[in-house]
Order: sequence, then structure tokens, then C-alpha cells
Amino acid sequence: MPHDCRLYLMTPPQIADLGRFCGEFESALGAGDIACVQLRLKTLEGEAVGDDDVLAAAEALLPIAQRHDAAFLINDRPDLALKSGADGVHVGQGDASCEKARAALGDDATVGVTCHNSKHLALLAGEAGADYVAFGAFYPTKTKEAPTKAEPALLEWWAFATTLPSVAIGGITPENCGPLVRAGADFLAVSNAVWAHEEGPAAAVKAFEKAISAAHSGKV
Ligand SMILES: Cc1ncc(COP(=O)(O)OP(=O)(O)O)c(N)n1
Ligand SMILES: Cc1nc(C(=O)O)sc1CCOP(=O)(O)O
Ligand SMILES: [Mg+2]
Repeated sequence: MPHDCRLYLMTPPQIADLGRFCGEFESALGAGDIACVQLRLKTLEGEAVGDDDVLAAAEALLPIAQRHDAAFLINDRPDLALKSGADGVHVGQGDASCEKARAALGDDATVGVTCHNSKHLALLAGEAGADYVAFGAFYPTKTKEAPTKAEPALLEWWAFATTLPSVAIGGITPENCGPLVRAGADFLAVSNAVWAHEEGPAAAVKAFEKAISAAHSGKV
């Protein structure tokens, strides 16, 4: 039987109304087991998101994540992770290096690294001290223009070859997550499938839990 796979929730790239979003965030986290949250704010009407916006969102969301025992990571910026008191940071290949993020945040912080569909990048990230490696995109995604396409076989190989946790990302939904769970993904990183779910984020989280559990028990 595959080991447990858990949800890793990414915020939407834009949060227009932080007060309202806090309610949705609380309802998603209250609906099931979410291991980790990533605050991933990107451009708003073509304008780069300001540091103050990230810090304000972190200040509002971090206590909610803590109440629900979810680790809270900041995307891209080790400096803002440090300032906000987050548990860690997720860095991509064009962001600060894993080593720099670790030096800024210390040994206890969580540092995750984007590795696209590359065993080589993932092995380098592991050597550099990453706490997890992220592979993607597994499915077409509306959230960003993903530069690479990854296959479940990569997750299988990773789980066989190493003990470092893997995160699968990109267009993952309750309906398509089964092969990733069965391939040994430790975490499913999801955004649009939760925030744009027609019955709301709590229903989405419950649907993911059901689908993960069905995949573990071999029903899909
Ligand atoms: C868990 C996780 N995996 C991959 C990414 C993508 O990071 P990156 O390539 O730096 O792209 P942006 O998210 O910065 O657009 C991620 N954020 N989280
Ligand atoms: C942020 C991100 N990175 C990806 C990668 O392939 O590295 S795919 C992606 C988008 C994830 O959001 P959704 O669940 O809405 O598809
Ligand atoms: Mg990045």
C-alpha cells in the first residue's frame, strides 16, 4: 500500500479582499488534513506584488495556518519568510538558491525547491539541503504558464531512489490525482481546484481527501 499523501495548499496568485479570503482560507483548512500552505502572491493588474502586501497577507493567514497545524511557507522570498515568521520558503530555479534560503532562515526552517521534470535538479536540490522537491506540471494548469510537463513515473522513480519528500504540482484535481498518489507523491500542491471549486474550498478539500483515500486503497 502506498504511504500517506497529504495536501499542500497554495493561495490564489491574487487576493483582492484579504478579510474575505481569511474566511475562505479558514474554511478550507477546517475541512480536512492540510499539511502545508504556501502564500504565493503574484502580479496584480500587471503590477508586481509589493512586499507590504505579502507581509500583510502573511500576518493575517499565518495564525490561521498555525491553528490548523499547517506549516506556512512564503513563495520566492526568504527575506519575507524571515520577516513574517513563516515556517519556511519555496524557491524556484530563478529565485534565491536553496543554500541562500537555508542560510537566511536556519536549519529548522522548511525550504522547498522547484525541480520541474528533472531528476538532476532534484538530486542537486537534495544535496543543497532542500526539505522537499517539487515536480510539475502534471496536468494543464490555469494558474501559470508551466514551463515543463512531468509524468507520474518520475514520482515513482524518486520514491524508489530517495527518501526526500516529493511534491506534485500543476492542474491537480480530485478527479485526476489518483495516478500521482499511486506513484508515491508525498504531497499534492493545489490551488485552482480548491479556490475555484463550484461548491467552495471546503468541499474541494473534502473531495481531495476522498480521492486520496480511494487511491491509497486501490479503488481508482
Ligand atoms: C510546491 C511548489 N512547486 C512549484 C512551484 C513553482 O515555483 P517557481 O518555479 O518559482 O514558480 P512561481 O511559483 O514562483 O511562479 C511552487 N511555487 N510551489
Ligand atoms: C505554481 C505552479 N508551479 C508549477 C510548476 O509546474 O512548477 S504549476 C503551478 C500552478 C499550480 O496551481 P494549480 O493547482 O492551480 O494548477
Ligand atoms: Mg518562484
